[in-house]
Amino acid sequence: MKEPLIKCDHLKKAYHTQPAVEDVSLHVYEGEILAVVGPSGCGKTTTLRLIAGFERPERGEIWMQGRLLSSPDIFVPPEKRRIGVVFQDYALFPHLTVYENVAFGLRKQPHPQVNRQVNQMLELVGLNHLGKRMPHELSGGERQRVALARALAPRPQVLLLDEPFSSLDLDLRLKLREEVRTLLKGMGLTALFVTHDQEEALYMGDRLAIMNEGVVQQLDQPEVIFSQPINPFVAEFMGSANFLPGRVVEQGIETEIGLIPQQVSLPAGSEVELAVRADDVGFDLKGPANGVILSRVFKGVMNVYKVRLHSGLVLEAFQPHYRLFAEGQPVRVFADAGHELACFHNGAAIKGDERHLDGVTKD
Ligand SMILES: Nc1ncnc2c1ncn2[C@@H]1O[C@H](COP(=O)(O)OP(=O)(O)OP(=O)(O)O)[C@@H](O)[C@H]1O
Repeated sequence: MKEPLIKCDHLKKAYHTQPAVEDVSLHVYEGEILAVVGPSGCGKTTTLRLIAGFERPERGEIWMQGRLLSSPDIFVPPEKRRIGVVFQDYALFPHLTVYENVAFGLRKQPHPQVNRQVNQMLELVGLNHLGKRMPHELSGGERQRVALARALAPRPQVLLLDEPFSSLDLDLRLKLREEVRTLLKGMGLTALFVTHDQEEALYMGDRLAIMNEGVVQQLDQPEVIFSQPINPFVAEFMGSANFLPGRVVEQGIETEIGLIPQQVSLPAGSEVELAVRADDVGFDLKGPANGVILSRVFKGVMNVYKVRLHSGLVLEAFQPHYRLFAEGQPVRVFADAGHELACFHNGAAIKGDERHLDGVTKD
């Protein structure tokens, strides 16, 4: 089993008795990008600050390549960690040129080496022609590229990026994240990338750590998190618009939109909730209606409908751009997933590997 390059065990950090990080455990393998994602205030930045060494944990440990960096008793200072940071508000030194900013962390090295290294970094981020400019003479995207070059110049083993593109407009953000991912992968650098945007996390992360209220809720590959969320929070955060109540029966799960033939390791009669995304829900005019069209939003390639079931539950459903239904139209709503739906019982997932066909739970 491969050893992680970075390992955080049960980190806790409070500000003025208010916990920002409650219990964070995560690990990152060499060459991997771990995207840390969660809603505002869930403790993402604090986690990165603990790893960088800008904060000390009250509990827990941070290990890097088998070396203890942080614990309540041991503390390796940030400059001895070989960890680079690009924070959203990690301003460049305004009185230094682009070149001097990038050279800042290399002051202890001989001049020719610094020169070579800075030029190499500026070239890497495509800014070698702007070395003499001052930060205020740069665009937002160029400034973030300089911040990246500055963080990379001392050749860190790990790079921490905290919402590095959030102050940029959408076009530039998409362009820069592609550039940065390609660059990190090209260098084989290990990175933690913080964002509150699920889509950005799916794009950047080899694996994702989903955080809420100071705790890592789930850490896994994007596809696994998307299809097998561990709890309703993760399901909702990753885009499940609706939760559909159901009851376990012999043939599957009985719901208001019909029998969903998927079996779970729970006794018949157990109450469950199914996470249904808009692409899991279909409707037509072919059978007895169990719902009515509430609204339609045209999104170009598709229509996003809201349909209200007789119980009052509202589900979202995609339809192709050419399928137009009027508001108030009664429709037959059904599950149209083509895969097993994430299923929860008492707030916890009934996992795929616990699912079974014969009433016996797998070991
Ligand atoms: N220096 C500080 N002093 C006091 N409270 C703080 C400090 N830094 C963060 N907090 C609080 O700790 C909690 C976690 O903050 P943190 O910045 O780690 O969250 P986040 O997930 O990065 O949020 P965002 O996505 O909004 O940046 C928040 O409630 C925040 O208000």
